[in-house]
Amino acid sequence: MNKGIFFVAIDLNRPLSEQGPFDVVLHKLSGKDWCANIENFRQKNPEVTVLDPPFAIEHLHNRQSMLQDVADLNLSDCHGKVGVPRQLVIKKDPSSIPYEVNKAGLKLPLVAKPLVLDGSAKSHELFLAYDQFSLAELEPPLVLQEFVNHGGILFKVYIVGEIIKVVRRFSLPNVSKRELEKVAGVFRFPRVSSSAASADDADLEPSVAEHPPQPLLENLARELRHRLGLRLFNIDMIREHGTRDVFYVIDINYFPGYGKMPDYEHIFTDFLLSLVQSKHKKRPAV
Ligand SMILES: Nc1ncnc2c1ncn2[C@@H]1O[C@H](COP(=O)(O)OP(=O)(O)OP(=O)(O)O)[C@@H](O)[C@H]1O
Ligand SMILES: [Mg+2]
Repeated sequence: MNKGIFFVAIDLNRPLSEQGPFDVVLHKLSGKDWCANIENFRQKNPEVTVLDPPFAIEHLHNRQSMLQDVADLNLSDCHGKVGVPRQLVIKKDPSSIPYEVNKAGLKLPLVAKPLVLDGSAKSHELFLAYDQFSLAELEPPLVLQEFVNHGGILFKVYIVGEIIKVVRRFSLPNVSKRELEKVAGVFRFPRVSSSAASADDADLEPSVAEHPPQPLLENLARELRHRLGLRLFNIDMIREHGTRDVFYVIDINYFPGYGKMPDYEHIFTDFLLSLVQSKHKKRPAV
């Protein structure tokens, strides 16, 4: 590889259509051993910059470890609170679910998500459960997460190095107490966030539409960049309905579909240029 060409450690488990222009370089490195392949490549080509280490990307392929760093943060300052919904991991034995849910005191409804994200459509099959007994029909390993009413709007927070961009997307509507009393069962729901049109221009209630406060996002992004050891990712965040400043992170994705991030061409160019500059600065003068 020529000097000065960067390669970006992209997430090879996501469809190429959702990735950026760099996949050309890494497309050959696929399959189960992608982590080892990149490590190998890095050792043989020490001049190549690996933006994000494969082991840090792997951390996001498990829905439990993915949110652990946010849970540990306990971010609550004057700009609002950020946490993760209460959740429970079920590794095996689905018949134990009703008991485990009661024991953990989780409130219904619950979102059931496959624990491991392996790039398959199945690992994105999500269910909404109105009672804990129906959950015994599902196949562990699973994460059971409290559903947080959020007015049907989700904030996608894109991170590219130091840059943060937020867009609104439509999400699942609130579940009312009445609905919860009347309905039982477990229902599969479609992949709302990836298919949903942007909600940036929709006519929304201001209390739902208002973006999370910038200082809060800056704090969160700085901490996560540091703790996850990643520079290219996105955070899916919701605001608890009826509050102004209580937020939950429900998902973190590596190298998301940046095509939907406004101004991505400039942001990426600036990001790559800043890497070139910092690499040159670090070189000893001759
Ligand atoms: N705890 C929750 N409370 C409320 N809504 C939720 C919760 N978890 C997930 N959702 C809804 O389900 C959608 C998908 O959830 P999540 O992002 O965790 O799964 P995913 O498999 O990564 O899906 P995608 O690839 O579409 O992002 C969210 O965008 C949101 O609309
Ligand atoms: Mg998601």
